Amino acid sequence: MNAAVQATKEPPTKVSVRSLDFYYGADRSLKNISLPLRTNKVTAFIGPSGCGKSTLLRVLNRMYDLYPGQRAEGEVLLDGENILDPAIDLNALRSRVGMIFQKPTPFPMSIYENIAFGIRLYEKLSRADMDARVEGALRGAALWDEVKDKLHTSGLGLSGGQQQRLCIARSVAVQPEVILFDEPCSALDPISTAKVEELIDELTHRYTIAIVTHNMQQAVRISDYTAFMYLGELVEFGETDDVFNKPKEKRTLDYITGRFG
Ligand SMILES: Nc1ncnc2c1ncn2[C@@H]1O[C@H](COP(=O)(O)OP(=O)(O)OP(=O)(O)O)[C@@H](O)[C@H]1O
Repeated sequence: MNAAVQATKEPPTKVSVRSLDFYYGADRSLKNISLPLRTNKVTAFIGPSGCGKSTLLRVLNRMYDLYPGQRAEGEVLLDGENILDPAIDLNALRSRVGMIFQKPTPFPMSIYENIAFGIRLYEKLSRADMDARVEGALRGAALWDEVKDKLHTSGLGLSGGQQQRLCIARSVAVQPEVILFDEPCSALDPISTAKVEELIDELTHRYTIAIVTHNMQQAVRISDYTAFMYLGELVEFGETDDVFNKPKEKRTLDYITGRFG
């Protein structure tokens, strides 16, 4: 299809997963997955436990590389460049593709340092520039007003929901292009969940987002596109409204209506 015609139909693609297989040792946990992550859109990965959602997310910033015996085959193109290429600079990749985990994981250091630490890995900033960047990241994560008077106290002293927003601030601070969320609200109460969801909605103006969630309502509320996975395969991918209101596959219908999973 002519690129100009395509552009009028769909937003551009930031990440293109092509024929991806993933192995834990000899076990193939992802089978021939192909899907796009559209630029500045939220894509939700849903499916029953063990279907490969987290595995797929962990491929998108080569997180699996930290573990021996795990390997991916196929292509994952970030702005057209294959990030599965062994020659790729992993530090640079992870500064472009940030990740937020299920449990908040602040470092055992001050709120300020939680953010400054990551920035220092990539850039040398003056004190004033660092202060501004830390403030900007905390504002970007809707946390500034709650912590501005205690920046030098421990990040571990914050509530679970605040800690999760601190982790989001830490990710945003290094100015990524893509942010991956692995069930970011599963350890949070409903009010903190609502704040994180609002934040994801805000972040989508600037970042391309992928989120793993078990919560169907959450997928409907916050995502533009949904990928339904089952037993390591991608069963259905499309606009979230379509996947939830008129799924093409019976397995998708059964899952979203609670008949299995
Ligand atoms: N470290 C590992 N070593 C071996 N197999 C693994 C490992 N992590 C995951 N798997 C297997 O890979 C498959 C996909 O797991 P994954 O965690 O990606 O699923 P998921 O859809 O995210 O599940 P959940 O919703 O329960 O988090 C499962 O069969 C799982 O047992």
